Amino acid sequence: MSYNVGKYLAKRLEQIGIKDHFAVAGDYNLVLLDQLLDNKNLKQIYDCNELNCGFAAEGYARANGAGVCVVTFSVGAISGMNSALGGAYAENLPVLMVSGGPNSNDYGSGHILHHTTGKTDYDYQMEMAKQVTCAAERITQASEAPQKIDHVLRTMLRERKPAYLEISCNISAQECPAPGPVSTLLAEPKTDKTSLDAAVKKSADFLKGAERVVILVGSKVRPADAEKQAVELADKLGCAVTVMAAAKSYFPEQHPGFRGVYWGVVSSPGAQELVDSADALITIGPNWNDYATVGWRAWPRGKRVLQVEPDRVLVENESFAGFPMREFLSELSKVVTPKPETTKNTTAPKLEIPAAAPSAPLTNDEMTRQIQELLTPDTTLMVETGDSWFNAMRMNLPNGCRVESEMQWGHIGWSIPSGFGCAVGAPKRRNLIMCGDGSFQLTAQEVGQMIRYELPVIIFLVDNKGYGIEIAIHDGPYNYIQNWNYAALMDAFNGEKGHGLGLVAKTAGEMAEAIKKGLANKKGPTLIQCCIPQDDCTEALTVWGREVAQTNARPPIVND
Ligand SMILES: C/C(NCc1cnc(C)nc1N)=C(/S)[C@H](O)COP(=O)(O)OP(=O)(O)O
Repeated sequence: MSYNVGKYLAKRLEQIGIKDHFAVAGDYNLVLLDQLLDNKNLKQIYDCNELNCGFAAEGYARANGAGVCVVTFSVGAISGMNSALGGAYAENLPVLMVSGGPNSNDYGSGHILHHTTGKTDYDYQMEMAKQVTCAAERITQASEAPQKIDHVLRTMLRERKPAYLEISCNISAQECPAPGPVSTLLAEPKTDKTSLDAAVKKSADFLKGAERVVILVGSKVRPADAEKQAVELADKLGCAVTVMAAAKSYFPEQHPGFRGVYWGVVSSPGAQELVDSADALITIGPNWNDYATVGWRAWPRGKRVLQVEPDRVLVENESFAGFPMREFLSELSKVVTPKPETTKNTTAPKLEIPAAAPSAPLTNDEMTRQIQELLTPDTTLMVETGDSWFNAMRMNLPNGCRVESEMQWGHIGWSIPSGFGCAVGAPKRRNLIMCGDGSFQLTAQEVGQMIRYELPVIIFLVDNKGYGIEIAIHDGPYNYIQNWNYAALMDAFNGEKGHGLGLVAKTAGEMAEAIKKGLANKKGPTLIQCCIPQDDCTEALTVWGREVAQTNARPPIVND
C-alpha cells in the first residue's frame, strides 16, 4: 500500500493502540483529517472546542494509555495547549497534539495568514509548544515525516509526557515512505544491572534495621507503570500502605495493608500518625507540591525516607539511577523480610455516614454516601477540582474502581471533557463524574458530545451556588456565579433526538430516584443536579483551605 504523511501518522497511531482520536475541524487540518478518516481502524470523534478536545484526548490517555487530538493552527492549537499539553504534562499523560499548519510555501514569504497574530513569522506556536512537551516537530517536507512522527511518538511514550506535531496543510496528502515495525517506538532503555543491584542491596539493608515500615504511594507510580510491583512489595513486607491524594485508587483499598490517604492534617483517620511515626517510609512516585503538602507542612523527608522515583532511587543519602521503578520494586520484593508492625492494631478507614431519610434535604454527606454505593470494580469516578476531591478521599473503593483527578494542573472544568474522553476510551466501564457548578460552567457543552456519541455517563453536578474551595480559602464577590438550571440544559443539548437526561435532586429520596433512572439510561448521559446548601462542605476542605490561605499569604522575605 502507498503511504502519505497523514496515512503514515494514522498507521503509527493504530500501531500504538489508539482506536479513537479527537478533533476540531479548521481549514489548516481538513486534508489531514481526511487521511486519518481513511484508516478504518481509527475513529474520529469531534469536540465542541479545542480546550475540550485536548481534555478528551487526556481523558482517553487515562483510560487507554495514550491520546491524540487534531486541531487547526493558532486559534485552535493555542487553546488546546492548555489541556492537551500543559495539563497532560503536569499529569504525566502521553497525549499527542497535531496541529494543521501554514502552507509550506508561506514560510519566509512575508505573507500574512488568517488565524495568526498577523506577524509574518509563524514560529510562535512551535515555541510555545516546546515549553510544555517532551518533543515537538514541524513537518513541511513529506520525506522528513517518518523520522519526525516516530520521534515524537517514541519520546511521548517513553517519557509519559505530551508531544506536538505541526503538519503544513499542503503536506498531509503528499507521498512518503511506509512505516517499519512499531517496535522502534516501543523499545525500552537497557537496565543498568550494576546500579539496580546496588540500589536493591542498599535499600534492603536500610529496611532490615527498621521496625515501623510504611509505604506511601504517589501519583507517579502510574506513569512508571509500577502499580502491580508496589502491591508485590506491600505483600512481601506486610506493612501499612497509605496513598497520597492524587494517587487515590492507584493502590487496591481492599488490600489487607491499606490504611488510607496521607494528606497532612486532612489525612484519613490514623494515616498521618502512621506516616509520621514510621522509622522507614518508602515513598513510591510521590509528587510533593504545595497542595499535597498542605502548604509545605506535610512533607516527610530525611534519612528515614526511601524515595523511589520513576527513574531513580534515593536512600540514606545515596542516589541510584539507570533502571525502571517496576524492576527496582520487583527485585526489592524478592530480598526483603516481612515488617508487619505497622499493620498491627491499625485498620483501614471506613466511611460511616448514616443514610438520610428520603424526605430529608440533600446534604453533601448524603450525596457522597449515595455515590459511594455506586462504586463497583469496573467504575471510573472522575473527581473535579473542588470539594469533590475531599468527598472522593473519604470514599472506600472496591478493588478495580478507578478515581481520576487532576491535582497537579487543577484546571476546573477538566472532568467533563476528560470524562467524555475516558468514556470513549473505556465504554464498558461505569463512568461517573463528580463536578462542582463553578467548574461545570467552563466546559458544559461537552455533555452535548456525550449525547452525540450515546455515552451513558452519570454526572453528579454539585450545585452549591459558588466556588466552594475558593470561599474556604478566601471569600469575596468573585466566588459567586450565575446559577444555571443545570438539569434543564439537557433538553437544549438533546436537540431533536438525544437521550440525555437532566434530573434535579433536592432531597435524599430524589437523589436515589435519579440514580436509578441514570443507571437505566443506557443511551446517553444523565446529569443529576445535586442541590446542597452553599456552606455544606467537608470539614477537610475548611481545614485545608485555611492552611492553603495562610501559605499563599506568606509575606515577602525582605532582603536588607
Ligand atoms: C475557581 C476555582 N479555582 C480557580 C481556577 C480558575 N480557573 C481555572 C481554569 N482553574 C482553576 N482552578 C475553584 S477550585 C472553584 O472553587 C471550583 O468551584 P466548583 O466547581 O463549584 O467546586 P467547589 O464548590 O466544590 O469548590
